Amino acid sequence: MTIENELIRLSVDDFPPRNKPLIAKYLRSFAFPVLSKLSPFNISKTGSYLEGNKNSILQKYGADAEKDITSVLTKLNTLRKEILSNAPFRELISDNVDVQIWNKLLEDYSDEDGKRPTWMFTNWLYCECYIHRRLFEAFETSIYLKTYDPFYEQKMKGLVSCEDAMKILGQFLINYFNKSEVEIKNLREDLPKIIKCALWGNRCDLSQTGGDAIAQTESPLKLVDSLQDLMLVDESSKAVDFLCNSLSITNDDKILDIILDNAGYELFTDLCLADYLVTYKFVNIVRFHGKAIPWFVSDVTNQDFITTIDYIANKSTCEGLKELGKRWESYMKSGQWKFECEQFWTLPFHFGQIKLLDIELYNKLSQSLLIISKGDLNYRKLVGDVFWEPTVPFSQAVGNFKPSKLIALRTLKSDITCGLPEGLAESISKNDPDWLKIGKYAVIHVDGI
Ligand SMILES: O=P(O)(O)OC[C@H]1O[C@](O)(CO)[C@@H](O)[C@@H]1O
Repeated sequence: MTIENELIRLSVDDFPPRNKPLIAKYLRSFAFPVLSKLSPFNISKTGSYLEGNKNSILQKYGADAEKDITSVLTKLNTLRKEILSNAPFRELISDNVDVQIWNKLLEDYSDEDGKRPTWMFTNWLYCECYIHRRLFEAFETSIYLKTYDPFYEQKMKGLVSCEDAMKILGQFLINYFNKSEVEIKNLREDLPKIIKCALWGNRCDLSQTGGDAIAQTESPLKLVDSLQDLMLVDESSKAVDFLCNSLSITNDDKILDIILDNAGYELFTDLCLADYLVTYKFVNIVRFHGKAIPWFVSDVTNQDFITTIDYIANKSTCEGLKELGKRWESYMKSGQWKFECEQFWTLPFHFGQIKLLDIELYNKLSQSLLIISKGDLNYRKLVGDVFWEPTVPFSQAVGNFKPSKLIALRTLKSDITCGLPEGLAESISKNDPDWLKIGKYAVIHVDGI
């Protein structure tokens, strides 16, 4: 029996039970193919990338780094095998500050006899986060490649490959920003478009393609109109009303927190939205929350954030984009924009646990006028990674994560849904069986607004 068949043998040919956190053992849940196919594929691709870049790595770090490359490849291979044979989880072994938390959690998940959990039968959110944490461990336990991000180059390639779309959105914004006066009715009309550009930016996610760039070539603004029918829930008008009302608040500490997702084109659209909101004084301060370690292939790290702004400001081929990038550089310099990467975002917990596990972060988010959560994984974490009945209201699914007003911008790439009108899930799935998994559909949900 091949090891992949071993996972099929252990699986249950059914959908996962409703209103419970996902587990990969259910063959008809998206978690099963992600565990058995996509994750091993992403791990192999990371190894191939490393092998393909051996010469440049040796040039940068010296000949001794070859041993590191070999040891990372062995660790990646081991991880892949562990997944495909449903081996028990092991403790993390690096000296990073988060290791204690991970190992304590593993202890909690183990049974009374100390028997460790396995991939097919454990909370899927934990499993998937553990995969990405182990990927990083392979690097951080080396000598020269401790901080090496094997996805960095692909993330930047993803950004550059979308330059045509970025030019259109960038030029639109620059023309806007250069007008001496903009009327509130124009803001009301255009803000939903900018929000939706950031929403659809979430389609460009390298974790689905093993790091291959997804080029975004169409006009993002036209795309927003043409994709409107694929929006299953669109509460953007509530978000816009709320933001327009905030214009009458004149204090200068109106904070927007954006819980970021992917680097590349998606980050560009997030920065555009933040610039729009700051320029017209909907908010004064923007805190971007990214990841402290490489995460789910394309999530934004500090390095991605800085090099993206630098690329737009200094290396892009269009004057409009450069002008935009210079504005972003000045926001960063003045402290009006901040990049933060709290540890919580790379732990395997859902957002309902922040209050209990990281009260400092919860209190920080409570200072916020508005929180924007981007993407599919953040959405899963928002709603507890629970396989809700699709009609369960979003605000109920979010549970006790209520530090402030919330907007979730998400294209659907996993089978977690909630807040859908009665019968919608059933009717789409009849004509479009993969509707939940390919980033084709989207939702904008709000909570507390
Ligand atoms: O980048 P996003 O939008 O968070 O999408 C990541 C999604 O991709 C997967 O990693 C694989 O499909 C999901 O598990 C995850 O929710």
